[in-house]
Amino acid sequence: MPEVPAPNEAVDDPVETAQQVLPVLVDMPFHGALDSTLSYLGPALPPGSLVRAPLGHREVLGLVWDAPSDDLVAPGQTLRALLGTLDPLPPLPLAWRRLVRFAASYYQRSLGEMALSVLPPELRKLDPASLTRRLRRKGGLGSAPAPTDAPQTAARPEPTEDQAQALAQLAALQAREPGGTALLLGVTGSGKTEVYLRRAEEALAQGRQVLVLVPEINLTPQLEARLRDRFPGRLLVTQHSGLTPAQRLRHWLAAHLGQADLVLGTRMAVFSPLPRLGLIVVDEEHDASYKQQEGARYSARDLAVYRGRLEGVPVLLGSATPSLESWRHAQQGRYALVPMRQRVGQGALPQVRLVDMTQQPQAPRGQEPPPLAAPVLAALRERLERGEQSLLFLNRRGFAPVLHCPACQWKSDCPHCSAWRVFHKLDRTLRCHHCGFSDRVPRACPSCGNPDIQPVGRGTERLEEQIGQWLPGVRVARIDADSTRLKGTLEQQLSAVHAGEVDILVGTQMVTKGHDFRRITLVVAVNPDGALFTTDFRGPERLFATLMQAGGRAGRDAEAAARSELWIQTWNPAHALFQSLRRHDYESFAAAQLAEREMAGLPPYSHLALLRVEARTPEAAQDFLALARRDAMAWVEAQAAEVTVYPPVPPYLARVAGLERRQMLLESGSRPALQALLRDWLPGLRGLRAQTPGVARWALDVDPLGI
Ligand SMILES: Nc1ncnc2c1ncn2[C@@H]1O[C@H](COP(=O)(O)OP(=O)(O)OP(=O)(O)O)[C@@H](O)[C@H]1O
Ligand SMILES: [Zn+2]
Repeated sequence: MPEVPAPNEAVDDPVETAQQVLPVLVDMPFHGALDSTLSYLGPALPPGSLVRAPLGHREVLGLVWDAPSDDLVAPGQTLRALLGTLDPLPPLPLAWRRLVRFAASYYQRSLGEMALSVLPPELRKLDPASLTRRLRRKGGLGSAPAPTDAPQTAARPEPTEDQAQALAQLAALQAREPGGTALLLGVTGSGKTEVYLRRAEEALAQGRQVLVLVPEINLTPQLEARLRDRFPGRLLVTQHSGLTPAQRLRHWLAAHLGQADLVLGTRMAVFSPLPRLGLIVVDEEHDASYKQQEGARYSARDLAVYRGRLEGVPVLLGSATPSLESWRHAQQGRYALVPMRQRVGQGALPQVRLVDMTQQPQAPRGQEPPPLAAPVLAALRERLERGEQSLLFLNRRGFAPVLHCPACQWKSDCPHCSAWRVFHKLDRTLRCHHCGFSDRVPRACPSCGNPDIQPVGRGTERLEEQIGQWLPGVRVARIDADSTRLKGTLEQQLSAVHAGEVDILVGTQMVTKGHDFRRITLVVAVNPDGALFTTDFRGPERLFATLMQAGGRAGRDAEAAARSELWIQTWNPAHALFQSLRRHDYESFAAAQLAEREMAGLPPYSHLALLRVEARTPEAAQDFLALARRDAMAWVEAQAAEVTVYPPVPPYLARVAGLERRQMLLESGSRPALQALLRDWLPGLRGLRAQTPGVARWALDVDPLGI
């Protein structure tokens, strides 16, 4: 275990050292040209050093940057002196700075914003003295368990044939191309985690650090437990938004100082400085959570691949349903494809059964059809009799998505958004899931006074209630963003499921991810059709991944695998997506999707950037984008570049929280051409905003996920 570097006593040294001009980054989003630094006077400090700098009347955290070639001081400019240096800390390494530089330029943010926004916020509060105290404090790593002296590895299972083959392939790849990326295509329950663990073990044995990225850490506490179990003598720290600022800083310091052996985190963790990095794992690489949706909109998966190449460290992307981007890279040989097609213990994948809802008996006039078709109910009863568990997947929380008055046609719309407010029966509220606006459910129709207003459609709350009515005595648990709002409740509910205290689990997408449920033999997708027909071209890709993942929760115990089933209630049973799903055939689905994308010139066959704007009026939003489009088209013409600048359109939700939204898509077959346009075009957009005062904010999203 490397020692904590001794605090640099020079901080307190009263002897003046020669002052130098230093280029320093501070957190200023739109400061002049995109990558300019500010110049300060200070002691000779290497790039990557953290400093305290005066900025206007404030004192801020700054980062000494690599000196640009041109002069740092304009003629006649007087420089301010730095206020202190955090030099008990080693400078952020070159590899980290190069990663940040790439991310800033690729995602079109200022260097200062990019660099400072990925550091733990708590660093901003530290002066050199308190930092030194923190580093000296024994056991200063808080919630992280102290590592023992002798690193050890707990008992581990013999690899299956698939795992052994995958491991051999990965070792060969690493020998051939140390910074290469491998795509581990493993069906659900094939034991991908075991492959991660074995690879991690190898890197740790060589004295290296391991970075493991997961989409959402709180949803899958199991992976953290498995890592801790397997490597009891190693220090594992986490990086995610659920940590307190102090914890996040402690964990970050442990990574940066080389004390932590394993860093497990969400997308932000891709920026952890790791002096001994030896392996990067990205679990469920297709998951949309890897894309940051505000500020610097980076893709942690894509940055992980870049970082691996940069640092000569292998990157392992794992999924049962890879993103089509990664899949195409694998097809082209840019990523090594490592398949695992068998479940552990030769367990079968669940049998997929399509329930044709058009063939179900009609509900009596004026009544809503029951949420579950008769054969599905029968399958549920069968599980109950056998003492097995079932999972009902419905991706809609609340009781009903809308309340409706049959007399005057009033609907529970949100006054601030172009959306309905959802009826939550438990706390009797109407809640907008977009802006949060919420109030009590009215006793009668607010428009005509009719006391008989009715819920339309069904969310998880209502499904839970109805299951209880149909199958009296059944033990139902519901897991969604509402039922798990309180800290610790998700863990409690999950352990109740694992302990067999629940017969039927009702849940949103939250329960489809990564859980290793052992007693579930039936999964029902209650109403998945909506996602077939969204305006977003990635809708089918997401639905396929979600259903495969949901189905993957069934039959994980090899003994029960043969009778495990995934039932899908659909009005479109002939849809090609369901036909591929029936055969668990990701590859045929991917091939069909890629053919469609290629025809339509969509990613991964083209590259996209989306300019989004929010304004107080539709006209202001439109005007801003019209001006932006004019400038972009002028550039395209002048450069004779192959970039298409589409006309502005309203997104699916055109109004949120009282602001009008519009967006404009730029598309090109050439990534460099699109990047060149963005680089030249963006600075002008700041000026355009001054011309359109109704604009509240705008943002550029490179490689957008939802359009
Ligand atoms: N070599 C092995 N021998 C015995 N059991 C194993 C082996 N490898 C994995 N398992 C067990 O098989 C189960 C499934 O493994 P794991 O959770 O890693 O699958 P996965 O591929 O990550 O699945 P998913 O994509 O559904 O999350 C786990 O309970 C794990 O402990
Ligand atoms: Zn709203």
